[in-house]
Amino acid sequence: MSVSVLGAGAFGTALAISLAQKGAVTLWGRNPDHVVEMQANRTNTARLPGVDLPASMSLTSDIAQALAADVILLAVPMQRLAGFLTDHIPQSSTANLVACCKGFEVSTGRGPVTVIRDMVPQATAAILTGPSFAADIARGLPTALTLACADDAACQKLQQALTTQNLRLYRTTDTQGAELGGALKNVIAIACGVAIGAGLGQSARAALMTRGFSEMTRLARHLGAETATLAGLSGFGDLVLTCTSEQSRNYRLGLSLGVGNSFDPSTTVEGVATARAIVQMTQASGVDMPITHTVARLLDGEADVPTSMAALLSRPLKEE
Ligand SMILES: NC(=O)c1ccc[n+]([C@@H]2O[C@H](COP(=O)([O-])OP(=O)(O)OC[C@H]3O[C@@H](n4cnc5c(N)ncnc54)[C@H](O)[C@@H]3O)[C@@H](O)[C@H]2O)c1
Ligand SMILES: O=P(O)(O)OC[C@H](O)CO
Repeated sequence: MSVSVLGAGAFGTALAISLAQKGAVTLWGRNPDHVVEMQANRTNTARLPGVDLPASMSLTSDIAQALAADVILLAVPMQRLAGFLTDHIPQSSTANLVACCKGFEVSTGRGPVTVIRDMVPQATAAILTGPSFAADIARGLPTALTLACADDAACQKLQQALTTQNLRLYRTTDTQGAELGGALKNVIAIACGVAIGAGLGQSARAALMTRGFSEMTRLARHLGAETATLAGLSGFGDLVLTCTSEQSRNYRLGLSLGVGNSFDPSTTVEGVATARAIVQMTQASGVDMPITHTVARLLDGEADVPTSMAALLSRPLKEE
């Protein structure tokens, strides 16, 4: 199956590099000048510096050319996904559309698969998510991810098409669980960054990761997702990676908040919007998400770090 990756950011470029091991792959970028520069230099200096683009990767800013593939990977940020589909994918398309973003829309509370299903109802909607830094994938380091698609037969075909020598895909039909894990772990990673940045120590981080996983699972159960999915690569696996590595932008944003430094606002940090989306979603349902709500208040300047930690530590004592 031929593959195109739409979105020439760090993750889209890394996925295209890995997929190019299997044959021709097309990487589409919205900025023609950026595409010309990548074609000339055979590298994506802006988003993934220091990595060569293989010869089997075509680069284009022509969306019609990119959409001719059997499988389309959507590697744009979550808050841009709906607008991207409106602009570029016909509503009647029956394409295989694989979301590669992590998060929930602030405006609607929808995750990536739901957005695809709503906007392109006849397409096969899937999500590729799990623990993976673009730089690792691009360098050929081993990575294992979750591929979720409600149609198991389609999922198996996509799994074959998208697995490479360094990208091992596990499949599930639980798209909601996969969406939730990838989105929620980013918020917990911000909290962990804050804790380390503020000098609260490794024990505090372990507590945040564990109780964070508990609230991720609580919301998943409430929404009818399978908790086993949350315990897999897309949930627990990605939580561990993102909460412990300075390669993560979510974790680094948290570190900056904890230290009291500013953070480049142009960086893609999906956990910021997701924290707000989850607060809106859970205020109505009453699902207890204390760490996520604390992060949202911190991000919105409604609390500082000491007040936030004090609020978390003074919650009523309960069974684990
Ligand atoms: N970078 C990673 O290590 C990594 C790993 C796994 C998942 N992801 C996920 O991948 C998604 C993208 O992240 P990234 O790291 O590639 O971000 P990035 O900031 O490096 O790139 C985002 C890209 O999207 C493009 N874009 C933004 N709006 C667009 C629009 N409306 N139309 C077309 N293109 C548009 C930008 O031009 C940019 O090239 C995020 O949801 C992120 O969570 C990233
Ligand atoms: O840089 P981050 O925080 O967006 O994390 C990248 C990936 O989601 C890690 O799996």
